[in-house]
Formats: sequence, structure tokens, C-alpha cells
Amino acid sequence: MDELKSRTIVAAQNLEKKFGDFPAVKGVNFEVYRGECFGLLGPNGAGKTSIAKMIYGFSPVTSGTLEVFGADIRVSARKAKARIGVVPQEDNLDPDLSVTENLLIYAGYFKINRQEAKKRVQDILAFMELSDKADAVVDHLSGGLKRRLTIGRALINQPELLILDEPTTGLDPYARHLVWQRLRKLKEAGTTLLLTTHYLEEAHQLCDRLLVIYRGEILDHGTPLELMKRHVGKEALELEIDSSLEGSLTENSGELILARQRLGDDLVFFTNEGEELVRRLQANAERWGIMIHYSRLRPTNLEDVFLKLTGESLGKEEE
Ligand SMILES: Nc1ncnc2c1ncn2[C@@H]1O[C@H](COP(=O)(O)OP(=O)(O)OP(=O)(O)O)[C@@H](O)[C@H]1O
Repeated sequence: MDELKSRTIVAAQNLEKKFGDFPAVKGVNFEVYRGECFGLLGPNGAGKTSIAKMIYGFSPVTSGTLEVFGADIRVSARKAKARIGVVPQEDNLDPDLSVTENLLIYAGYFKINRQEAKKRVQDILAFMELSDKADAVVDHLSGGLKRRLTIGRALINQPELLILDEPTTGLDPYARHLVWQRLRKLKEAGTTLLLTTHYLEEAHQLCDRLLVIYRGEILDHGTPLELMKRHVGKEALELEIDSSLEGSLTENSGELILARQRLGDDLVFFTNEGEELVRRLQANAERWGIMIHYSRLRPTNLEDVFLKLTGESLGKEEE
């Protein structure tokens, strides 16, 4: 217990954020541990940005407690900010300045001396694979390069905790993978990552632990594998049949089905014993003369977890 406590870098208890009367974050509890990649997964409007902004001291806590580096953020925001890097959802680089100038100006906010700042800029440009763009004007960069620069900029104060709000939204698959690779490297080097995302693939690829957030509430938390095991098991059997025949089709198979989702005539059964389930359903289909128009057995994923928990699809994968 004590060990976990000493590893805790962010601790939220009954954390609430209201905008007027509107509760954007409804009393959530969670902890982020040093060295992990922690993900806030949820659709637009879930409350992810609101939580992130409170952690980096940009937006006041309405009620509850929020400790960052062991101190209440209400009183320690200034100190905490020096140890945090922030990649906001919208790039807010200075478009008229060069890549290097953007980084140097940012270094100035942290009062890093000029010589040290120049050295850090070199290192960051190399790390983010931007060295050949050092003198390019930001306005002329592609979206992917701007994102890399924004991430690089957040590293200027050598943060212990890097908070990234939707770091790859709008990027093409190549640019997205490059960002993921850099984030993995940062984690390997010991930086704690906290990211918000609505990309299930991103959550799966990067995050050690996840909070699933929906309408300001935490629906569950755990590693991606724990979440899948808990809610949807190993496999999903997708079927298209006349929905009125579901009862006959699944006769004597109930114990193999952990959960089910129905979207019109499309059915999804979640199971740990996919092959056995397929065998039994096929036998029932033959017995009752049920036409299966389509069937596919596949591994489960976080989208299934999300669908199961909310009844809605995140439906935002862009690849
Ligand atoms: N400044 C604000 N004033 C009023 N309502 C706000 C404000 N900021 C956010 N909200 C509302 O709070 C809710 C949560 O917003 P938030 O930005 O935290 O969600 P999110 O999960 O980060 O989604 P997104 O990816 O769209 O940013 C939304 O309903 C949003 O409209």
C-alpha cells in the first residue's frame, strides 16, 4: 500500500468540475502512478479535457480533492506546472515564428537560461525528428510536424509528467504511429504519461491502465486486457440473423455467452469459448432451419468494452 502511495503522482477523490450548473466531471476517483502511461478514454464531451486541465492547474477544481506530486493542486499549481509538460488539444504554436524560435520562447517561460535552452532545443529536435525543420516557419509545417513540435515543446522543462490531450487526433496513420513511437520512448526513459483519447487503438497500443469515461463518470478502470476480460471475454462472434430467431439459435448455449449486443439484425455474442459456441449455434441453426446470413469470430477489443458499458459505439477510428 505504502509502495503504491509513493508511486502515486496524481490522486483524485470525488473530483468534480462544474460549468455553471452543468457537471462536466461528476465526482471521480483515480490515481496515476509514476512511470506508467495512463489513459482517459471516452467520446467527445465525456469530461476528459476537463480532468486534464484541472491536473495541469489550468482549470479550477469545483469540489473534491486533487493531489499532484503529493500536494493539493489548489495551492501547488505553480510548483506543479514546473514539473508537467502539456500538449493541448489544439496546437497553439506561434505560426509566424520558426520551429527553433517557438521552442526558445517556451523555454523562456520556465526561465531556462539561453545556453541550456539551446542545448535542450537541439536534443528535442533530434528526438522528435525535426532537426531538418529547425529554421522552418511553423505556418508552413504539416499537421503531423506541428503535432510533433507541440509535443517537443512540452518537453522543454524536462517534465516528470507529460499530459497529452488527444495527441493524435486528425493525424494520418503514419504520423500517428510516429507519435506513438516517440511516446513509448519517453515512457521508457521514465516520463509518466497521461493522455486523453477517443481512439481505441491508441488506448490499446499505449496505455498501461485506462479510465473509461462517459458523461462525466468513470464506468470502469483497468489495463486494456483486464477490461476486455471483465466485460467481453476473449472473442466476439458477430452474426446476422433475423432477430426474432435469437432465442432458438442460442438454445443450450447460454452458459458460453458472457454478454450480448444487438444492433437490429446484427448480433454480437461475447465468449471465452468461441469455437464451441460456433459449433452449438450451427447445430441449432440446422435443427431449426435458421438462415445465418453472416458470421465472423474475432478477438474482442476495447470498442466492444465501450459498447458493452455504454450501449454506444465510440466509432471514431480513422484508419
Ligand atoms: N468552458 C466550458 N463551459 C461550459 N461547458 C463546458 C466548457 N468546457 C467543457 N464544457 C462541457 O463539459 C463537457 C465535458 O467537456 P470536455 O471538453 O471535458 O470533454 P472531452 O471528453 O474532453 O471531449 P472533447 O474531446 O470534445 O474535448 C462537455 O459537455 C462540454 O460541452
